[in-house]
Amino acid sequence: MSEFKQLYKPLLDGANWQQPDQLGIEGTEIGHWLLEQDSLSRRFQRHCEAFTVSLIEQVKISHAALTNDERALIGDEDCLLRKVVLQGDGQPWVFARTLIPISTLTGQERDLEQLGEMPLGFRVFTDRSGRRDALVVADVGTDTQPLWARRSRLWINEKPLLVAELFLAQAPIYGKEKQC
Ligand SMILES: C=C(O[C@@H]1C=C(C(=O)O)C=C[C@H]1O)C(=O)O
Repeated sequence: MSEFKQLYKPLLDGANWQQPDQLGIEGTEIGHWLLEQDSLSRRFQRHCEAFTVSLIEQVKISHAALTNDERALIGDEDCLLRKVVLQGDGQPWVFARTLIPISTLTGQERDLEQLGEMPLGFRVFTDRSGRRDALVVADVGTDTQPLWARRSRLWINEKPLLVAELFLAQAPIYGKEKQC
């Protein structure tokens, strides 16, 4: 799994995030996936027999490592950095990198540190307070391989976290399967 980190982290780090309406994806199949406001994990679950999360890395990082953009969205704070690969029937579908400010890991949300291979989306979107905003998307594809990424802020009990997701080549968003 460490190859995912090496291969895909640079794509997320270098992504040119844009407002969805700047990319003309609204109303397209890709847009239908990238603009999903509810849990992506739940949606993926409907597209496979076995939906799994592999935890690649979870470490605390200093606020000094955040970009200005990230600071503006979740505050200038030390964070828990969680990296996972979401898989459908054993195929890698999404590489995700989540920043959880330490002040979000308080009260009931202390358990976010112990999620392990439980999908973050299940935890956030089963809470009545769970919601998503600040969604931006990036086209990180090449001439031969379309690849899309998105970044959004999640809120739980009015506490933020920031999720960046890279949709890998085998993800159902690229139209190899019927949508639902
Ligand atoms: C944010 C969601 O959770 C998914 C699960 C993640 C995890 O377990 O770390 C990370 C990103 C998401 O793609 C979601 O389901 O919408």
